Order: sequence, then C-alpha cells, then structure tokens
Amino acid sequence: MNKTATLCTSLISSIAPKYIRYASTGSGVTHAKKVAVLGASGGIGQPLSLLLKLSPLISDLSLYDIQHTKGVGADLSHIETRAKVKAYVGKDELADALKGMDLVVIPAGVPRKPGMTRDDLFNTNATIVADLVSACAKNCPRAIIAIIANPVNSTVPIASEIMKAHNVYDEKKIVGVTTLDVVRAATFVAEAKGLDPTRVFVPVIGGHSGNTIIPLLSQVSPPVSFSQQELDSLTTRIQNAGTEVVDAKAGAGSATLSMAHAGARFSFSILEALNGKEGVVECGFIASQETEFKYFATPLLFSRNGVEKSMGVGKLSEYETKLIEKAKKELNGNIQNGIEFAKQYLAKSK
Ligand SMILES: NC(=O)c1ccc[n+]([C@@H]2O[C@H](COP(=O)([O-])OP(=O)(O)OC[C@H]3O[C@@H](n4cnc5c(N)ncnc54)[C@H](O)[C@@H]3O)[C@@H](O)[C@H]2O)c1
Ligand SMILES: O=C(O)C[C@H](O)C(=O)O
Repeated sequence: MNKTATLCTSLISSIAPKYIRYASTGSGVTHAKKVAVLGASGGIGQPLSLLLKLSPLISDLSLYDIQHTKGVGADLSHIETRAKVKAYVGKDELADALKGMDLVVIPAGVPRKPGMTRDDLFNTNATIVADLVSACAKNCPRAIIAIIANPVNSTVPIASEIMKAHNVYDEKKIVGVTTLDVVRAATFVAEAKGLDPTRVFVPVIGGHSGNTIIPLLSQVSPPVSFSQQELDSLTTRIQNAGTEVVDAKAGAGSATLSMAHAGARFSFSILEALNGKEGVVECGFIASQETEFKYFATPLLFSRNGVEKSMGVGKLSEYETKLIEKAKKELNGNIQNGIEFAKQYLAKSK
C-alpha cells in the first residue's frame, strides 16, 4: 500500500468507530430501519435528524416539515454515513414521507415561551399531531410512533384515538417521549452525589409536565440515599427543568439540544429492540392497564413488536406515593382533554 492509502485507511479507522460508538449502543446491526422525523426543520428536528443520520441502525431517513426541509435534507445528505436522506416539504408530500417507515418521531409543534405551561400549547399542537397521526394511520399504520410534541400528556391520547378511529390502533406502538426527564434526573443526581452520569439510571414515571413528572429517587441505580432536603430539591429541579431552559432561552424556545439527544437515545433503543436485542428498557408514556390512569409513564421493555410490556412502578416510597396523589388531577385532566379533542377532531373530519 502506498503512503497516502495507508494514511487514508488509518484515518477512516480512527474516525469511524467514534461515530459508530455514539450511534449504536451495543448490538450488531442486522436490519437497518426506516425512520421519519416530522418537524425535521425545527429546533429539535434538525439536531435530532443529525444524530439519527450518524446511526448505522438507519437505512432511510425521511425528513418532513412544512418549511425548509429541502435545505436540511441537502445538508445532511452529504454526511458519509449509510442512512439515505430524503426531504419532503408541505402536506402534499407527507404521504410519501411516511410510506414504509418503521419508526416515526414527531417533534412538530410550537414550543413554550416564558410564563407558559405545556398545556398552553394544546390549541396549536393538538391539531398538528392529529393531522400528522392521521397521515401515519393511512400510510404507515404499523410504524412505531414516538411523540415529542407537547403537551405529551394530551398528544399521546390524541394519537391513540386517531389510530383507533382508523382501525389500526396498536397500544404497543404509540409512545410519548419522556426520555429527557430521565436524562435530566440522571444528570442532577450524578451532580449531587459525585457520580458518573453515564452510569446513573433514575426511573421517571407519571406524565411529562410539572407535578406529573415523578422521579423515583428511591429506585436510583446504583443505589444512593438522599436526605429529605435533597429529595425535595432534586424532585423540584427535575419537575421544573423544562422551565429552567425556557426561562434561560428567554423567548427563543425550549429545550432542543438535550431533547435531540434524548430523542436519539430513545429512537436507537427502539431500533435495537426492533432488530431483536433483548432487555431494552426506556421510560415512556403509554396507554396504561396497570395504574388508575388511562395513560402513564413507566419503564418499558421494548421488543420487535414495540412496547413488549410495562415494567411497572416498583416499590414506591411514601414520598413518591404522595407525589402521584398530587399529580392525579392534572394528569387525568390532560388525558381527558386529549380524548375530548380527538372526538371533536374526528367528528369534524367525517
Ligand atoms: N417531550 C419532550 O420532552 C419535549 C422536549 C422539548 C420540546 N418538546 C416539544 O417539542 C415541540 C417542538 O419543539 P421545537 O423547539 O423543535 O420547536 P420549533 O418551533 O423549533 O420546531 C417545530 C417545527 O415543527 C414544524 N411544524 C409545525 N407544524 C407542522 C406540521 N403540521 N407538520 C410538520 N411540521 C410542522 C415547524 O415548521 C418547525 O420546523 C414543542 O411542542 C415542544 O414543546 C417536547
Ligand atoms: O419545557 C418544555 O416546554 C419543553 C419540554 O417539555 C421540556 O421538558 O424541556
């Protein structure tokens, strides 16, 4: 081999593992999958699409938005990874964006500004999610749908009702993405206890807004104990972390980069499970049989079918039981709003 060829070979072998290590969390790639990002030009959509483009788990990356997708797609398509990027813009191209997809990730919708709750986004985002999920029902009814758009406590029930109305509902395949709560909880606990954040897991249950975000600090892995003061301050910080970012961005939106990471982590876990990896667990907000709530986030075991089963909430401390009690009204109200909205939406679209 000549000098240039040797240099190129060693350069490739030093760069490639870095990408692959980031993008593939373990198993060998058997069948790369087709993934669509709806809302791909947004604050979350762009970095999320970048992270997905780096993954060898993905053969086709379909980018959809109502604006700017052609540019985002052209840009990402120059990256030397296997995923083929296609960009779709506007309603007329939505069906083509969805055909054949295994996983659809939805960060489309407006973000909060300081002073707003996630529920204040309902009026705009409920219709966006309902329209996008209706298109999924028609064009990729068997895909897993991962919903990032807020208010997650309502958009997941909306998506489920839409799929039911199209007779393609599979409760294993509609999940609200709460991974950012888990990511934050691990970061804050690691900071407080001087641990390596990449090795900390904190289950977060309930929903994805304020009081409904319930970190299980009695079930942290590796086990750690907390004073009452630490429990109070960590719980409050995890519940308000989204607002912390909204306030810091001062009108320029909400969490995008950490959410892109969380969305990519969640997507890679699903794709690995679809490829047959066993024991894949991530928290997510799904239709619930085991709790008194119609929808509830718990750690979920994923399989080739999507959500294989909920791992339940484990043994709760008295403190955590009280947090669930406090969340009841808001969570039930958010879920009911979603179901009611879907009924009206479906009646109008008949
Ligand atoms: N689940 C979570 O943990 C979490 C975390 C952060 C943000 N969010 C939510 O994610 C959503 C997006 O946040 P962002 O910061 O990316 O917002 P953004 O405004 O930067 O991007 C939203 C994108 O959605 C697109 N869009 C709007 N209507 C659409 C439609 N009908 N079809 C396709 N695309 C459409 C917009 O053109 C835009 O590109 C917000 O609702 C936000 O609250 C959720
Ligand atoms: O806080 C928000 O509005 C966005 C998101 O839900 C978050 O938790 O960061």
